[in-house]
Amino acid sequence: MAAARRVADTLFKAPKVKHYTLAFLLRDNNGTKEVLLGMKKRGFGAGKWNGFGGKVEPTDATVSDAAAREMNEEALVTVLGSDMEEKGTLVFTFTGKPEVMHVHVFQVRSYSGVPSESDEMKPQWFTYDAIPYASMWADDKYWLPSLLEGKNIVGQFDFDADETKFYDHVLDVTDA
Ligand SMILES: Nc1[nH]c(=O)nc2c1ncn2[C@H]1C[C@H](O)[C@@H](COP(=O)(O)OP(=O)(O)OP(=O)(O)O)O1
Repeated sequence: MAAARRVADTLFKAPKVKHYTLAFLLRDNNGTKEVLLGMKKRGFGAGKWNGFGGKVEPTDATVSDAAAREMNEEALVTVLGSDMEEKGTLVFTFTGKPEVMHVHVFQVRSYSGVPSESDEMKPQWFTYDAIPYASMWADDKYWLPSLLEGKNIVGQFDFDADETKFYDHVLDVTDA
């Protein structure tokens, strides 16, 4: 559990930690497993495919509720916080930025409605063999395959100031 210790130390030492959610909606489409990703239209990570999420707000009762709220806002589906399954933690640091991102990662299978384009995200279902890693954050190909296999993850990725590549990382993958 080397990554978990490193993550704990990073969070302990960081002058400022901001909490975010990142959630993946999963479905079985006539026997084919698919994951919903969204093309981020604005803000941090614009132009990349990603899971759905954002900052945890003081008005969110729980981090799971925050994850559900963000998915509802960004993919225009109805998801309950109680259906969010916690899958792990990712910590991102950026050279020259004292603030550390603490990302709470979830998966969810239970939802109602049809995913639709919002101001922030354009959603699309992807089969597991067609995930667009080249158009995602550089770290995603390191941990998303394990997540889609049902594993839990804990990791830290230390990015350069320009946010395009990381110079160091640790990752623990464990059976759920
Ligand atoms: N390196 C990375 N790899 C990744 O897969 N997701 C990342 C990432 N760095 C950040 N994210 C995710 C976490 C979170 O879901 C999102 C960033 O949140 P946003 O900038 O969308 O939050 P905001 O608070 O601006 O959004 P709202 O709360 O919707 O206004 O990007």
